[in-house]
Amino acid sequence: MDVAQATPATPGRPDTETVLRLADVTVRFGGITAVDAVTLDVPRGQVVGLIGPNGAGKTTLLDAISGLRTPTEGRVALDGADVTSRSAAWLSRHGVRRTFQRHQAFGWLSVRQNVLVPLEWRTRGRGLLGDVLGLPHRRRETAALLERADEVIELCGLSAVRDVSAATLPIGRLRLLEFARAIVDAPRLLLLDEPTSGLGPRETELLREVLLGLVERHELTVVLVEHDIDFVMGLADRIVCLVQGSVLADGPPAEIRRNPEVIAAYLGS
Ligand SMILES: Nc1ncnc2c1ncn2[C@@H]1O[C@H](COP(=O)(O)OP(=O)(O)OP(=O)(O)O)[C@@H](O)[C@H]1O
Repeated sequence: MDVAQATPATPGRPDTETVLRLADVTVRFGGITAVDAVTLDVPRGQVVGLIGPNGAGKTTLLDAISGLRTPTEGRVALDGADVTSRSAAWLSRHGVRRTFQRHQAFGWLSVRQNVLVPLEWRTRGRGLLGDVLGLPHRRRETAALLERADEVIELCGLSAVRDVSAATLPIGRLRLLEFARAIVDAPRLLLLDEPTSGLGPRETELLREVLLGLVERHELTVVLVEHDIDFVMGLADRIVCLVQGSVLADGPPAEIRRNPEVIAAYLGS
């Protein structure tokens, strides 16, 4: 599906513009500095793989970008606007979408209803989900959005379980559902936290293909935290290695794989 065509994230902006800018972002938990003065620019259409050992600060950095945590110091800018103190809800409404290490699907809703949630949120007050749930006279005006939801469901290999309650799905399908929900309304910035965790080999391959397809069409700007090194190296344009909250290395995947400091701190021989 052409997500960008359906709802352009940032109409009229050239591909080279910086979507995300982190300037000296620091997050402390009491005496622990989880993220230590991280400075990073992510241009539109780029996939940045964020790697590093357990406890390096990767998830905390995603939290700071997505508004779940306000940085102790430093600034976060989205398309040039300072969003450092914006809430997660505000950022989500403005196109920053996030998946989590633990899935966040609504168990009592079907797969389709889950995918419709962001569209409902976006069309605030129009009652899209209510239409789907039981108000037939309003269904016609929501047909395009339903079609978009179904396209994404198909893209993510979930058509067979479209009307199944999310609570009954195995973990791999739940992760794919969360991913479907994150991409359904053309995110301006997509933050993925260990998206292959819980996926079987076929599901991992499906996710890789879907992401590659979206990325190749320049539909997504992504920050991807991932421990599956082959997955992240195969997808990312650029790898940033965090160690103890700081950027140890930042460069193309092939260069990072050979970097002796990254090998010593994380990749191993
Ligand atoms: N809510 C919190 N309160 C206190 N310390 C925290 C909190 N969240 C994270 N930390 C600490 O911050 C540091 C960074 O944690 P974070 O989860 O961001 O690392 P990570 O790189 O995502 O690790 P992993 O790969 O294991 O998910 C760790 O030392 C962690 O214990």
